[in-house]
Amino acid sequence: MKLPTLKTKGKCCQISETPSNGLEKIVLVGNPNVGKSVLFNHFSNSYTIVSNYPGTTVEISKGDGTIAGKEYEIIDTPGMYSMLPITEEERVAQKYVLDEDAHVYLHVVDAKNLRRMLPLTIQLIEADVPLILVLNMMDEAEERGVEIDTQRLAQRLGIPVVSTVSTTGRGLKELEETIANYKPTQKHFIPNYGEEIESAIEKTVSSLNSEYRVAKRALAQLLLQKDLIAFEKIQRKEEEPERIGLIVDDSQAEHSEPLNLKIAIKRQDNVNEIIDSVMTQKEDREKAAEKKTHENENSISRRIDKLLIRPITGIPILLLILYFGLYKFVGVFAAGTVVDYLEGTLFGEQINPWVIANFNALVPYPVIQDLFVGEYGIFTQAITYAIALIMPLVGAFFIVFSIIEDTGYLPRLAMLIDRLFKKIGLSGRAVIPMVLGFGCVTMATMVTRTLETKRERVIASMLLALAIPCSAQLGVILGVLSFSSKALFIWAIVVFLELILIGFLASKVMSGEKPNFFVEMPPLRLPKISNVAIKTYSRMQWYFLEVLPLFIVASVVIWIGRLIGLFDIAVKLLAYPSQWIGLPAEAGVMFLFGFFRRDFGAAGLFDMYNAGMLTGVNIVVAAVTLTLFMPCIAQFMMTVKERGLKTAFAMAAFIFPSAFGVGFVVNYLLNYFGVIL
Ligand SMILES: Nc1nc2c(ncn2[C@@H]2O[C@H](COP(=O)(O)OP(=O)(O)OP(=O)(O)O)[C@@H](O)[C@H]2O)c(=O)[nH]1
Ligand SMILES: [Mg+2]
Repeated sequence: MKLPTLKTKGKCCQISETPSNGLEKIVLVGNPNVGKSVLFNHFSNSYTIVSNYPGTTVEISKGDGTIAGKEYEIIDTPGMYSMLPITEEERVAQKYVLDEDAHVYLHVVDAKNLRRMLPLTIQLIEADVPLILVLNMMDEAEERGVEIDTQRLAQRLGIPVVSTVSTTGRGLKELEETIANYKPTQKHFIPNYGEEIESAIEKTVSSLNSEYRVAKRALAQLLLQKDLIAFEKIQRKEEEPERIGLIVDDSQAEHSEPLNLKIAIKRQDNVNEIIDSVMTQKEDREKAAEKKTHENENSISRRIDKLLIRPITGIPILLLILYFGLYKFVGVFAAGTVVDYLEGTLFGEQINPWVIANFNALVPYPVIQDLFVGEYGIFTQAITYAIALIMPLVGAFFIVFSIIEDTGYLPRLAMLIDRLFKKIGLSGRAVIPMVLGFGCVTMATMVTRTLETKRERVIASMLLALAIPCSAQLGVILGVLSFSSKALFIWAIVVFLELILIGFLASKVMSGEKPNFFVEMPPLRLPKISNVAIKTYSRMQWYFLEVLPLFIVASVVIWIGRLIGLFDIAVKLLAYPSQWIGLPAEAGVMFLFGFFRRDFGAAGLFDMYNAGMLTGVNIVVAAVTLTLFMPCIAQFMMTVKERGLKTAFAMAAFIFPSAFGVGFVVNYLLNYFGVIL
């Protein structure tokens, strides 16, 4: 067998090397969207985002927490479907199981889908990690008439089992006690994979000479399924990977089906047998009536699902959500009413004049005055933009976004646009990172690791950098363009067409596997106000901490640039492409801001628009050009981290000229057809 080589260019699979604080660890693992992060937030002093779609968590989160009087380090991992990972974030979780020493692992499962979740429990048991099974979402299981004999299940598996409803706190006391009193037991369930596979496992186990943290039986299964990390592990221990490779090849040769499929089927047989002995569906009359009500509910939610997924109804619904959620709430209400008041009245007429007057009186040096309260000053520009302009827009956007996330709409949207996405080299799976991009493109670039193929990851990162405006920028642009629905429409169509065109070309140019698409449909849930509030708050805080320093740095850089004359040169140089796309020379400043962050540039656009320096056509052209810029320095760094330096620079080299190119074409066409906005 040709030994697989592990490419670790992206930092996906590295566990952060933060020195451990010496506390015993509790690690949450399990399928995506089962409530791991809700439990993490309950147990630890940190917060991580909770949403109703699979793949919310893509990185390890850590926090400390006290359980039954003892302090532990609590660790949340990204969801994984099996110990044999497919996507990068699953790999992050797999590494954590293979490498960490923990007091206990909590395998969190969705109780209503136990049959699908238990195979991972069995794999964890076989890996011999200290384990507690948490049957979460018991409320939804009960609603569906599912009854689970937890005691019997615990007996069968040989590990503690606790049932919980993590969102209401039910069962969490018992879970805490179980964690505190946890002692590893010897008598675990051992699945039977049938003679042939068992003998292959045995042969592989006996050829492993070193000691490993996980049981050799589990490692052998990963090797038989040609898992890269497992091979890397044995290579590090100086085993004889070639010999093991031969055993794997021999075992595979004896089977007509791939070994991983065979193993998965056999494991499921074991699970089915256990489930049949511990799970019942309520059947008496009262319960039958209950079930009927539930079926009705089910058929209603199925009908809603169909409405959301079929293009003929799904697209109008999507447009309605965009119209009310984005245009009306973020564009008209937040960017219009709220920003007008904050920037125009509160900061413009009251706070800033007061600060400027007092600062100038206190510090009589024009150079220093310029740095803090001048035209591009730290207070008058950086802080004013961040608080009065960007914050209300980001806040409004995150409220809408958190509500959409919590309902479970995103996986439905993924189904709706899967077909369109296939044309641009992506699958419906990429909908989630692309939609997240409207929140923050930097964060979304990281989420592209949930995509299965490298080709898809590169195309998605590219399109994110190119054509998806983040919340702040979208807010400002919606605010500027809401003067005319025609202008907004032209902007949206141009950006959308550019996205489709570049995606289409990239998918033709880049070779690679075509992605498969399946998505798990979580039930539609009513968003919880508390969750929406805390999510919006934590995202705004995160955002604010990221943009404010950058805006301040930009003010300082511009100040230095003005002192040494570089600023004027840059503005003069940028005046050329600005004029080239029909804008006044002053617009060069806005593009200069745009290099720091697109939203900083968009804020500059907002100011020019308010000052009446631009025509309707100018505004559309400027908005299109800015949208097609690289989003911000943070996003660029993230692309370097996830996709590598070369890819990131190649993207930037393409994006900046193409942004001005498209601006040129739009300006030309609008003038040619004599469009007046
Ligand atoms: N009804 C009900 N909903 C729950 C329960 N636990 C979690 N949820 C909801 O399930 C969804 C997923 O929760 P998360 O904590 O984000 O799930 P996760 O396992 O961290 O998911 P990933 O990060 O995608 O792997 C959210 O909408 C939660 O509010 C529960 O016990 N009952
Ligand atoms: Mg999570």
